[in-house]
Amino acid sequence: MHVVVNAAMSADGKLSTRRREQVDISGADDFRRVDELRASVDAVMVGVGTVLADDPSLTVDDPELVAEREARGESPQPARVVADSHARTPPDATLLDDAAETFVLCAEEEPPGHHETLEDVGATVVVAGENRVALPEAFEELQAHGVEDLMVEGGGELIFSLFAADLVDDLSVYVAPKIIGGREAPTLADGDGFVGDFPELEVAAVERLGDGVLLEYEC
Ligand SMILES: NC(=O)c1ccc[n+]([C@@H]2O[C@H](COP(=O)([O-])OP(=O)(O)OC[C@H]3O[C@@H](n4cnc5c(N)ncnc54)[C@H](O)[C@@H]3O)[C@@H](O)[C@H]2O)c1
Ligand SMILES: Nc1nc(=O)c(N)c(NC[C@H](O)[C@H](O)[C@H](O)COP(=O)(O)O)[nH]1
Repeated sequence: MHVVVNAAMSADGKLSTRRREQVDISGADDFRRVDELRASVDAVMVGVGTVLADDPSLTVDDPELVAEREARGESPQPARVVADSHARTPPDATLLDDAAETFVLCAEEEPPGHHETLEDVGATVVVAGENRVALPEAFEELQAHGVEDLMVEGGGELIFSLFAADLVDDLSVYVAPKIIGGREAPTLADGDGFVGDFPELEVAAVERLGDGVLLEYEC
């Protein structure tokens, strides 16, 4: 499976405010790039922290991009994936609607009945790991469901875990010309953090995009 992490961050590395409110960091040009990237993959993934904060749809907006997917014999929309150890995704979450297939990655330990609740609203529950989703195992299951190209949008907890598991192939980051600040604000990679043996990236491209800069890395 090919995994690309895509995010937008402020010049000081924040993915949103200390209140975890959704804030437009991308400009119009980068939102367009994100829509095109979503249209090019088999599935788009976030952590449940993003679901609870933003209630994202994770769908392709541009009808022409949707039509191009169908012309290629693909589903109109990429699938959606949520890393959600304890099945906290609200049953009425937007990304559980019927716009696209949705996989919810859960751990074995979860409140009884939550898997069924999610399955009742059409989600495919993938169980991997005991207390936290075992990403390598969960990704193998996603591959078995036909996911070969996966885009991960965040947030910082999930992105760190992917690097810690050496599961990231490419990273693209749009850097906006603004400062958000806040010692508690989410950053591109949160979690426990590395204290050595840091993942080394190779700069693949640097380009001006709108008012900001797009950085692309091979991992
Ligand atoms: N600017 C951007 O590009 C962007 C993109 C996505 C999210 N965000 C922002 O990030 C914030 C949410 O990020 P976050 O870090 O709080 O949450 P997150 O979206 O990274 O979700 C983390 C949660 O996912 C679950 N999880 C299950 N298995 C996991 C695993 N193996 N590794 C890690 N997590 C696992 C855990 O419950 C964990 O708390 C929101 O404010 C959102 O707006 C910004
Ligand atoms: N690329 C990007 N730029 C941003 O400025 C921003 N705030 C996000 N945040 C990513 C997160 O996944 C959002 O919640 C969805 O991008 C919401 O958008 P949709 O409803 O999915 O279209 N992502």
